[in-house]
Amino acid sequence: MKPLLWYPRLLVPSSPTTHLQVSAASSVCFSSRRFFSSRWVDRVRIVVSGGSGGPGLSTFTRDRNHECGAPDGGNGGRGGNVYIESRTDCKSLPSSQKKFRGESGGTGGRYCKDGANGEDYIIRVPCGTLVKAVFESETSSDHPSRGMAILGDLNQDGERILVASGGKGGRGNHSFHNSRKKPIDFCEQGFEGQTRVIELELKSIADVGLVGFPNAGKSCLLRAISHAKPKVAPYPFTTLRPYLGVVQAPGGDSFTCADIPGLVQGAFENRGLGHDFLRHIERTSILVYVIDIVGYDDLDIAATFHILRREVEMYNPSLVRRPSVIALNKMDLIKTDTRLLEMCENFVHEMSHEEDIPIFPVSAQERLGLSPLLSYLHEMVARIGKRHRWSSSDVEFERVLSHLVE
Ligand SMILES: Nc1nc2c(ncn2[C@@H]2O[C@H](COP(=O)(O)OP(=O)(O)OP(=O)(O)O)[C@@H](O)[C@H]2O)c(=O)[nH]1
Ligand SMILES: [Mg+2]
Repeated sequence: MKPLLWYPRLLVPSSPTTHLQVSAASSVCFSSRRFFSSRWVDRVRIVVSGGSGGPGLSTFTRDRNHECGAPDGGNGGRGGNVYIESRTDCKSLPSSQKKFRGESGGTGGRYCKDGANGEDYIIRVPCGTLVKAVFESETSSDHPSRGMAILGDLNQDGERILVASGGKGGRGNHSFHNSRKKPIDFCEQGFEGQTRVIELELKSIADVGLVGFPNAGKSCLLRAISHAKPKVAPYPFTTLRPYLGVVQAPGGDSFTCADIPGLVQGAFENRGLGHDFLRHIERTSILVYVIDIVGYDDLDIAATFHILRREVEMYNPSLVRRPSVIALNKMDLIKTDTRLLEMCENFVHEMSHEEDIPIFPVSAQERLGLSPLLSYLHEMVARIGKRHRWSSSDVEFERVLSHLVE
């Protein structure tokens, strides 16, 4: 990868923490690999049902002397439970299958043998998944409203919670036998398993989120730094849902980066798909403001950045206090339009007086200037620690807190 020498005048870190921008960074080699499949989802509702209990059996012992002896029908087996288990090797919530059911218990057997228990069903989810039960509230029978209860927060590899119990097996006629009564020719059917609607939510969608107006080159940047393949096209709103990629650093470290759909002005008022897009930004630890150096919609670089920040701030003021960087994208265009370089320099100069936010000049298309950006992000991710994952409840708390402070 070429170093940044092709636009030397722009190597201006605005933060004291950005010292590693150019020096060591160009020697750092990042590789990446395909990570999430194209059907990646961050929130999903599923229906889980425990397996039905197996039916009991009604039979009688037979021998030479008795055609119909004592009752010996066994009980049915228990239905399988449904569990949700977090696994580090699982990268995505279930997206295609919506119903999960434990296996039904087996029928009771002769000679008082119980039927086999049904197999449990284990739904594997990534670590950092919040599991909620959706239920109908009973406040008004005419208009039942839906509520949610958190069942668990799965963070460790192998952690498991029971979300639907299997039904009990029916009793065979042996269980009803009583020496004082005459033999009973009766047995129970198995009981139905528990059925629930469950919502699974990935608490943090990524370590780093790419934020920007449409066409800024976010998807192009994600393609350049990972093996994720979001569509890149010269028209706005190419990306309509988040894409994730993994950027891998030497030493086995890696961090996840999300390409988020482009924001529109007024997104904080829920214009366009505003809140839906901003919701994704909320759950990343570091924000990268991707700015097209040509500007957006007749706005210059500074105005583009300030409007973008305002959108984010108006939605949730605490977001602008999160670690952020600016990626000035499409720097290759300065080769044909030198006026752009001047504009970038003015912006960097202006920002050095205003805000303490590092600025990285890059060209996602030509893959230039990416190492310093990635080095910096890697260091930030390591510093923040992967332990802090933003969940909806964290975000809500932060939002309330920021409104109280103001
Ligand atoms: N010259 C140049 N063009 C770029 C660069 N990065 C992206 N582009 C072009 O800009 C256009 C938009 O790129 P995308 O990556 O789709 O932009 P986006 O920000 O993901 O857009 P939305 O998904 O609509 O939000 C495409 O035609 C890209 O080829 C760059 O570094 N230099
Ligand atoms: Mg895109």
